[in-house]
Amino acid sequence: MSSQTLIQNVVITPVAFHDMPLLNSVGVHEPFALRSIIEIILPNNVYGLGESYGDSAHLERLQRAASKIKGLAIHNTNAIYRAIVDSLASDSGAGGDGMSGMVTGTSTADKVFSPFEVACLDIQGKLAGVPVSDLLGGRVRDTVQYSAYLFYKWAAHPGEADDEYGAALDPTGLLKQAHKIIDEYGFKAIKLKGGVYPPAQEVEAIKALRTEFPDLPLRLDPNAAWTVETSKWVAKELDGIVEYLEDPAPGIEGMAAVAKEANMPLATNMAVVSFAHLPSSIAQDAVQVVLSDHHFWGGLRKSQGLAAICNTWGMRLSMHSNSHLGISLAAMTHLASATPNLDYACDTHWPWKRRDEDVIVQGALRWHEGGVVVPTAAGLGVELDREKLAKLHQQYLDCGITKRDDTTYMQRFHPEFSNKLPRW
Ligand SMILES: O=C([O-])C(=O)C[C@H](O)[C@@H](O)C(=O)[O-]
Ligand SMILES: [Mg+2]
Repeated sequence: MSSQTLIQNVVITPVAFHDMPLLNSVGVHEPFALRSIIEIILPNNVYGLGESYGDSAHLERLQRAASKIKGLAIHNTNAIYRAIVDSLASDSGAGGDGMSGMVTGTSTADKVFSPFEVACLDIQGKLAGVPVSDLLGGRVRDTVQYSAYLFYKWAAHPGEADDEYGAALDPTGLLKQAHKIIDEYGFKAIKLKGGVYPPAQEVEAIKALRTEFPDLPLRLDPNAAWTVETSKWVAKELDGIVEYLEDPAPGIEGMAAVAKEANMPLATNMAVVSFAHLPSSIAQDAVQVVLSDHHFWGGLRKSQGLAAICNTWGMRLSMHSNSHLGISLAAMTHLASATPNLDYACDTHWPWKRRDEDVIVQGALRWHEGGVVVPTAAGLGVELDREKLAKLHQQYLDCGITKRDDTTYMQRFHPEFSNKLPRW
């Protein structure tokens, strides 16, 4: 093994980028979203990139892991995983991870390992002169489709001028938002983030979207805001209208009870979020679509392991996202391009960030008719823009947010708000 492929240094930079006041079942997005940018550096200065959550507890774990993987070979991700598990030996897994309590029960080791694995694959691709999709088996599609991810939202963060999307608090506002996003990106599927208003209002919104966009597949995701009974009612109302219903009720048992009566597939990024959840979910046929997310399923290769399990057990695959930057979008795109059964349009929060706010050199990721063209340059195909990285790091230091907390931010303006779920 060449000493040139041993990890010499790891740099983790927390960054913050502007986010819009998007509503969900636990509150509202704060003015800034946090991320961590991971660089793994070899002795010859070749570097690989990863991106992950930016909450302080997660950052601390990333730093601890980073100190344990120096000197390991970038091709030996099994050894890197073991070192990371060791670094977490006395860690209870407590503290925020960047999902504001919406996604719980993920594997801490898989979350911490993920950006390091992506950075190793980026370097491996660079050294071999092939894109990451080739390391994952080769791309089966040249463009990865994403969905128009609609949110109920305020016109602006309190005290600020209206943002470019303005308010979406009813079907009219959502239709306007859908047109703007679809005109700009060409998306061919629509997801509505629900769990904000009483279910009948959200059903009405989906029906309005169906009338306005008769040919586009639709999805509704209330993030477990409904009881089993309410979920069954919604499932009847939206029978034949949505391609899947995402996390209507909490937990594997709740989803299983809804699935018994719902005619459409049920999807999840809440009930089944780690390998440990799969046996019981499969035994009960609780979910029919797993929303993979390499950030918490342990990286790109483990996500492909999940894909194989889904294939074996007759479940389909889609992809979940949180607010993210370009390194994550590149990784998501390579993964989906090389995973044949990840064939629903993937989720992305991309349209909600400012176009020019990123840490990568612009131009590497190209949107085309609702999808991202899979980069063919070596590695992930994206490079760091160090000036922008420094700017977003300064923004992190200045913004005063160290942990995503949609609930507390909502309560600042609506003290009566409770994040207790299910709500209806
Ligand atoms: O599909 C999902 O559940 C999500 O995308 C979770 C996210 O945290 C979303 O609800 C958000 O950003 O508000
Ligand atoms: Mg979801």
